[in-house]
Amino acid sequence: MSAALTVQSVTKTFRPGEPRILDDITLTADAGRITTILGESGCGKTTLLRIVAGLEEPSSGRLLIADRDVTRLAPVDRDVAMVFQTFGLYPAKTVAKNIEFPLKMAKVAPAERRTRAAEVAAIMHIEHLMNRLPAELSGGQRQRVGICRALVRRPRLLLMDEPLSALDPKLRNELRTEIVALQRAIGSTILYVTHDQTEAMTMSDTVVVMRGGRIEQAGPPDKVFARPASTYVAEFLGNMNLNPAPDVERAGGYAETVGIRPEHFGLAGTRPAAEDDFVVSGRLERCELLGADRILHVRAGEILWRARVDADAPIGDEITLVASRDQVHTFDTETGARRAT
Ligand SMILES: Nc1ncnc2c1ncn2[C@@H]1O[C@H](COP(=O)(O)OP(=O)(O)OP(=O)(O)O)[C@@H](O)[C@H]1O
Repeated sequence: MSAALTVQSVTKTFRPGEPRILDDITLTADAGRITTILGESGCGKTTLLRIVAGLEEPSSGRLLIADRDVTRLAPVDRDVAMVFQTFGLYPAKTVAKNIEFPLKMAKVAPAERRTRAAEVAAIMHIEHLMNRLPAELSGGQRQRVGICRALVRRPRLLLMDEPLSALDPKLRNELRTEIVALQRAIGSTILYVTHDQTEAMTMSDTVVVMRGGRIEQAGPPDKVFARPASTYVAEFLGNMNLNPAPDVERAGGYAETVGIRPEHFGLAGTRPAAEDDFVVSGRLERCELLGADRILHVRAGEILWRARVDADAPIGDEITLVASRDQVHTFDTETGARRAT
């Protein structure tokens, strides 16, 4: 697969002597795919996106867009478009004129501008709003217009910085699906920044987990979820019980941490058992109803385990939880790094 974007050893320091905001970032975004940068607030996601867009200079490192070195090129010469969290529409222009604007700047003939604007508007379900002004739209509709405007020029690379974070959960859900549909229809490459793990899981072909200016792990979301490289990733993408491994107690503390996702636990006796199953027993301390299922909080001495099951039990009951061995992860307690398994 060809890379639409290659980031090579990019670092960024805003002020001399201060720590690096980005520390040796290397990644590729595959052509025609969605690559998501996932990380907590302040980890450097937006700075990285702004460097790719050319709005910020890297302190060192290189950027290639479709194998062309763009490190020193102005934003307009990079063939990228960007969608921000806030909408940034022209208030005095209709939806149609807003969407057509980048094509007008590129001197595309009026008839073709209209056809192409109508095309993207149809995919984003806003064709009936073409004659309205931005002030006459809801937040979700405005963001749809913003996305159409960014994509209408068919940029080689579309950068999206938390485009859905200002919207309510239901709209976010809808727009997630529509962005993926639009991307598949147009075939653009998207670099998408978010701190929302659901967005990263559902939309990306590749997810890049950032932490404190560094890449913690990158790969297809299902692979990262199934084999998190560290305790940090394990907890950031989904949930995971992280407890001292019971059988490797050493002088001076526990060398290993064992990780099991709550949904990978079952109640003993409700599933076929295997000899090497991971088994813990404890007292039911709390039961959280989620809807279809529950989180049981089971205490074994100092240690608390959470299990996501569709069963109920009285508080105080003795519960035995079982997980199959291939769902048990081990990490180095000190560094948090995954042990080779
Ligand atoms: N122009 C700047 N000058 C100095 N420091 C900056 C500048 N821009 C960003 N920073 C710092 O760089 C760090 C990373 O910021 P950045 O906006 O890239 O993080 P982020 O992961 O996108 O966070 P958020 O999700 O909150 O937007 C922060 O500590 C921020 O204060």
